[in-house]
This record gives sequence, C-alpha cells and structure tokens, in this order.
Amino acid sequence: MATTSTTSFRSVTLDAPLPLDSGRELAGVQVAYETAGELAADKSNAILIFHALTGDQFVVGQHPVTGKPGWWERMVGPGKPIDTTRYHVICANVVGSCMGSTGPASLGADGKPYAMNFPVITIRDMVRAQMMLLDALGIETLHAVVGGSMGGMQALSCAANFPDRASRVLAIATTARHSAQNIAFHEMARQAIMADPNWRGGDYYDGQSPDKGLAVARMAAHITYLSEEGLTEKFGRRLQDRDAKSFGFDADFQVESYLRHQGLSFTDRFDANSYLYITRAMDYFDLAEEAGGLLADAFVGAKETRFCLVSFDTDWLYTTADMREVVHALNAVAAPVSFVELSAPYGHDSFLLDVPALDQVVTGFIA
Ligand SMILES: CC(=O)SCCNC(=O)CCNC(=O)[C@H](O)C(C)(C)COP(=O)(O)OP(=O)(O)OC[C@H]1O[C@@H](n2cnc3c(N)ncnc32)[C@H](O)[C@@H]1OP(=O)(O)O
Ligand SMILES: N[C@@H](CCO)C(=O)O
Repeated sequence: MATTSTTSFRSVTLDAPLPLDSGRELAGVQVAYETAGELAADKSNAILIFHALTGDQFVVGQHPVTGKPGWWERMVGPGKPIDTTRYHVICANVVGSCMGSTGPASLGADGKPYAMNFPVITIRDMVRAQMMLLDALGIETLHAVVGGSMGGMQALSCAANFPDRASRVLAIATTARHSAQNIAFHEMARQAIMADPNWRGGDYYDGQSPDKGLAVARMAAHITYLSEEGLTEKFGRRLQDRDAKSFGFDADFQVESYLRHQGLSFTDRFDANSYLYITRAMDYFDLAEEAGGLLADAFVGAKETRFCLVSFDTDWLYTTADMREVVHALNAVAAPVSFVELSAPYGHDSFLLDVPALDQVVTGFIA
C-alpha cells in the first residue's frame, strides 16, 4: 500500500490541534469512523469499539478496500452480543493508521506525506483523538467502551484518563503495559521494514513500497497471534501442494505457505510507516508508568466504572497473568470488576474467532 487509498472515508476533522504525549501537537487531524445502529434521542446508548493494531473502523459490513466482511461481524450486529438494534456502535480508525485517519501517509502542511516527520504517538493520543471525535458527535457519556488487544489498551487508557466518558469498560486479550518480549517482537518487525531497500527512510510514497519488509513483519507478528496447538491442528507438518520435500527453499510446508499468504495479503491493506508508528505506540504503553509507578493509581478516577476483563488460556502474547495485574489494580481502588479466563484453542486472536463463551460474556456485560 504505497499511498493512502483513493476510497473516501467518512471522517471528521478535529476543530482543535491534537495535543500529543510527546509534547508536540498535530493540527487538522482527521478521524475516520463508522457507526452502526441508531443513536437514542438522549444519546445514552453509544458504544465505542477500539480496534487492534491492524484493524480499522470497518467492524461490520463489507470492507471498502479488501472486500471482506468487517472484522467483528460475529460480535456486532442485530441480535449479536453487541446488538445494533439496541446500541449505537462507533468505531474510529486510530490516529497513525492508514484507513482515513491522519497518519504518516497523510499530507502535511507542505503538501507532502508526513512519512517519518509524523510525530510519535501513544495509545493515550489515540484515545484523546477519539474523545475529540465524540465531542464533535455531541456524545458525552458512552454506555461502554470495548476493545481487544490494542483495542483493550485503549479501553484501559480511556478508563484511566477519561473516566467520566464510559460507564463500562470491556477489555479483552490485552495488557496494561508492553513487556520486554512484546517490545522485542515489535522491534524485529520494524527492523524488517527498515531493512527493505524500498523503505528509503520512510520516503517511499512516490515509488515502490517496502512490501517485502512489511510482509516479513506481519509473518512474525502473525505467529504471536496464534497458538502452538492451533498451528499444529491446522497444519501439522503437512506439505503444501506436493508429495515430497523439495530439498530447496520453496514453501514446502503448509504453514510456510500460509504465513507467506498472511504476509503478502497484509501489504494490500496496510502502510509500512503506520506499522512502525502503531507498534511504537504499543511499546510505549505502560499505564503504571503514566500514573507515577503504581498501576492502581491509574484507576483512582474510575471507581464508578464497571470493568469486565477477559483473557484466553492459549494467549501467550498478553497472558492471563498480565490481565490479573489489571484486576488486582482495580481491586485496590475498589472498582467493580469481573474477570474471566476463557479456554480457546486459537491463541491471542481468539477474540476475533468463534468462541461462544466470549459471546456470552460480552452479551451479559453489555446488557
Ligand atoms: C480488532 C481488530 O481490528 S482485528 C483486525 C485484524 N485483522 C486481521 O488480523 C485479519 C488477518 N488475520 C486473520 O485472518 C487471522 O488469521 C484471523 C485469526 C483473524 C482469521 O482466522 P481464520 O478465520 O482462522 O483464518 P486463517 O488464519 O485460517 O486464514 C485464512 C486465510 O489463510 C489462507 N490460507 C489458509 N491455508 C493456507 C495455505 N496452506 N497456504 C496459503 N494460504 C492459506 C486462506 O486462503 C485465507 O486467505 P484469505 O484470508 O486471503 O481468504
Ligand atoms: N490480529 C489482530 C490483533 C493483533 O493484536 C491485528 O492484526 O490487529
């Protein structure tokens, strides 16, 4: 994806510059968003869904770039756990991304893509932009904020920094800070992008984009989204379209072919510089650090908020132990919190897949 898509996205332009944690500010920020379901007259039924690293605002309906169904069709819609006959669902593309919100591929004041002149952003900056979107939409208090993975980080950040904006917080398969291992995987991915000769210091928008580097970055990341059990069940050591090993470096194994496909198809929908900036935001995420060292202090303003936290037993990226730390912090400030570890074979990406127990938890909590 060398340039921003020509598809026009529904968006608002923020009427004030976006203040950033780095101390910089970003003027003229566009926030692209989608909605589903009617907003009640008293505006009390809005749910803000935060998307994950490579997600976007297209939670439901056909995606305008990939042509695929929305990423949370199984969870959101009429009669679904987040029932759009009852709730008005909003999802915005995070600042720094590439599906219509301002990011490194957007044009700066000089009429050129920001590229690496784009400021480093944080999870809190992403949330701040979405709170400004809510202001523009005239929505003060949300029925709930919901998110998985990086979406869960935004949900926790929202509770910590904007506790009056949401009555309920549902955070799934997430963490309150990136671990050394999490940062290590992201750094490997970033180096793969930067090592691609087409990256050219980020100034590739007028030519070939660093698709090879981005594909390798996605391949490595994708492994962390799955479980060993899931990979073994899906592919085992089975060979791809052949009866014998090639004694070469073709994709002999199905799992190799699968990963190559995941890597390549990703480059059709994502901008490499956005990948650098968003992974950086995730690496910088540390709610305890933001609060001066104690995680519980991050949530002192959120005692009236109801929390539901969900982890998956096969998620080795953001583990049940990570989630328990958040639960303990919420307990310490006496915030009402329920927590469940669900059993699912798919690893971290379980929140996107068919896990009926998750549907039940979401249904119960949202209602
Ligand atoms: C919160 C958010 O915003 S999340 C949004 C992020 N979106 C994504 O991450 C989407 C990309 N990720 C995926 O598709 C993830 O694999 C999942 C976990 C979400 C989907 O899982 P599943 O439905 O189990 O799909 P699976 O992992 O098997 O992948 C299917 C794809 O692999 C391809 N594939 C499967 N086996 C092979 C193989 N042996 N060789 C080549 N390709 C293969 C399929 O053809 C299919 O391709 P397509 O997606 O282009 O149609
Ligand atoms: N697979 C999802 C979740 C990653 O945390 C994504 O690519 O955004």
